[in-house]
Amino acid sequence: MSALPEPAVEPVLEVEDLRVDLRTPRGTAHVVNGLSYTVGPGETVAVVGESGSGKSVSVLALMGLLPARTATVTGRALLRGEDLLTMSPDRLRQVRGPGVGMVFQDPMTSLNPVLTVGRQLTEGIRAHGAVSKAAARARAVELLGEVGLPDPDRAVDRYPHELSGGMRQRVVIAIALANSPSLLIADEATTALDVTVQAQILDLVERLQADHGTGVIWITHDLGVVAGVADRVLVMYGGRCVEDGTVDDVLERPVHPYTRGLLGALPDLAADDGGDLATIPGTPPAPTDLPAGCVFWPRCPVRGDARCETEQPPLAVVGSGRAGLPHRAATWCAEGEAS
Ligand SMILES: Nc1ncnc2c1ncn2[C@@H]1O[C@H](COP(=O)(O)OP(=O)(O)OP(=O)(O)O)[C@@H](O)[C@H]1O
Repeated sequence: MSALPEPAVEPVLEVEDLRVDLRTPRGTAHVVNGLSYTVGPGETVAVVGESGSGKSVSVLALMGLLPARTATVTGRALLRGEDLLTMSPDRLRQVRGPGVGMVFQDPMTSLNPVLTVGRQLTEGIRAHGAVSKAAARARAVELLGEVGLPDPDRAVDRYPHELSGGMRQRVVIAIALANSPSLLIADEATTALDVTVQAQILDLVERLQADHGTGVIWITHDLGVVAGVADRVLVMYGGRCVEDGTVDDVLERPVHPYTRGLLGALPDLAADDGGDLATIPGTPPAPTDLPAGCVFWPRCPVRGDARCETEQPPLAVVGSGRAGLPHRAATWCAEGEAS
């Protein structure tokens, strides 16, 4: 791997050689295979890639949310210098909430069905600071208004099943943002929301980033969201980062044949909906049976190098990028022109 310039400020999150193996009836699934990246203060890193490329597992691993009996996680994941992967379960519980906010696609996995929305919000607010009950409730109502929930004064006393799916998701987002976390992990967080509400949430997250320097990992299939919110993009395939760089570099000057395939049917990014990633012929590799060599070669339309099938290409700098941030790709067959 080529040497990278020293980052100017200390990252919020520094992931180094993250690997996740899952024990399955069909053998060991190598789901994340040496992922390294950083998220700076106030920075948004979008993680894209087809279904099954390891995006969700890679963030669940960071937060200790994979089943301990079947998952083996190695590497380092420093949250403001403290390694999440070696933290005690107690410390990790303390860190979630004030340190890391998480929003997953299905709000019911995060909400407690037997507690009111207000109770769930105020518990989070009060657990991490000396706040009176009344002040926490007022803050909860304010947050619900900020995420665009109609009638927040009344919504605060409702149970999750009394709300629509989109409203529940906004409650989860409010909980994740309640303590102004250092890091926000959003996994298809706004996919189910309509465009207006989505825009409102994206604005809210941007404000949080400006005010508190929150770093954001945004996992999405929606290129409109990537183009709209990301500073940098990380493209995953077969549990590896195959290309990363600034949003302009990756979306406008992709060099990896996989990224170029994903963006193949690139719609007009200025259009409101942005569109989803394109479909590439063939199927992704099974994590129990990853190919030798370049992880993409069985589906690659290029295969232009003798090493493709035998030697794994390193993630190497392919251009310095317009913003001076490196543009990297792991391929023997770089195409197009990097910046
Ligand atoms: N608990 C588990 N046990 C075994 N395999 C799993 C488990 N969770 C995920 N996997 C496998 O790990 C791989 C990566 O899954 P992951 O959910 O991280 O993909 P993803 O990129 O987030 O996909 P999507 O975009 O569909 O959410 C898949 O092959 C999936 O089947």
